[in-house]
Amino acid sequence: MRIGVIGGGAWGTALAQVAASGGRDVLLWAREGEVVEAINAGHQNPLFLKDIPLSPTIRATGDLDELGTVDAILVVAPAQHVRSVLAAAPIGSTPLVLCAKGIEAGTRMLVGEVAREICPDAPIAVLSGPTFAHEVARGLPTAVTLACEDEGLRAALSERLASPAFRPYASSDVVGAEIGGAVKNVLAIACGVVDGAGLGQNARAALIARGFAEMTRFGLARGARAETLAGLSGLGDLVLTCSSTASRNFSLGVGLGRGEAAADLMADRRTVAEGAFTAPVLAEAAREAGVDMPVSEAVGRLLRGEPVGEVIGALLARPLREEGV
Ligand SMILES: NC(=O)c1ccc[n+]([C@@H]2O[C@H](COP(=O)([O-])OP(=O)(O)OC[C@H]3O[C@@H](n4cnc5c(N)ncnc54)[C@H](O)[C@@H]3O)[C@@H](O)[C@H]2O)c1
Ligand SMILES: O=P(O)(O)OC[C@H](O)CO
Repeated sequence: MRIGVIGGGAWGTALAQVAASGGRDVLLWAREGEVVEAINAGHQNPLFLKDIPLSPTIRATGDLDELGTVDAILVVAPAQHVRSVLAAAPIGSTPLVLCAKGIEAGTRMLVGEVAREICPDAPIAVLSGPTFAHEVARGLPTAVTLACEDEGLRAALSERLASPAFRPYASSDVVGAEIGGAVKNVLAIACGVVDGAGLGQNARAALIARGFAEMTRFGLARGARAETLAGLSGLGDLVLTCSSTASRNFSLGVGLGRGEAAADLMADRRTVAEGAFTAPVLAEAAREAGVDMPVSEAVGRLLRGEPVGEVIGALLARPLREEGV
């Protein structure tokens, strides 16, 4: 199975490295000419994944048409750009493995729904989980959820991508795998706010637990299975990104918690903090589904520029309630 990758950011590059293990050929499409050149000439990606030597069997291209020759494509563009890159690529019936974590603004579609609309003949899988790109690219042990309704394709993709350091766990719950990854980014911002505002470790643990309850409420309302949300792509990724400044979403939250303006924190950034785009559309989708998501709503208010003290105060002043989902 010859693998192509759409997206030469940190995660696309790390996944190309995974797919190239054992010296297999991989074709990676990158938007930036300097990334294409650096990968082909020097086997590195200094823009998005500095100081990590890449496999020489990864070849980069700036021409999406070249992906017409591969057997499966890992789609690793940011969620808000998946529609435009898929529309421009020669997908046909080539299987797509969706690796972006987010919900499309405007349409409120999960990335899988976008892919089905643009590429109706392509089988869809989702790869998601606790995966800092720089660790994966260095070959440190990592486990992910690989979700696909087609059992045969799921097995073939798992086998193709697996190595002792990269363990896909198979699932048929595509929606569940997507929702965990999209919602955890918003909750990671919230945990960063706790850190930046100096609210302590108890508050962070409370946010992870209550955030997981709201991820579960939303997921169940959208047809996800509870065990998927409690697995690698949900709780696993939530724990990772709510605990580390290596998370771009957590780091954005730290700035918000210190009272810095969202616009300043987002200005001129080359890398993506998906939660900032997902938070407003998640709040809309939750309201539409009749699901209460107070933590995600609070993140949306902070991103709109409301004062951090007021937003935290309102969250803590909510009526007491029973525990549970
Ligand atoms: N970095 C990680 O550790 C990691 C791990 C798992 C999942 N992800 C997810 O992977 C996706 C990609 O993130 P990343 O970390 O690889 O990106 P990145 O932050 O490293 O780089 C930004 C990417 O956005 C692309 N981009 C910017 N504008 C674009 C446009 N108009 N059209 C198409 N592409 C555009 C750039 O080319 C680049 O590939 C995100 O959904 C992210 O949540 C990231
Ligand atoms: O840096 P973040 O916050 O985008 O997180 C990266 C991955 O999603 C972690 O699994």
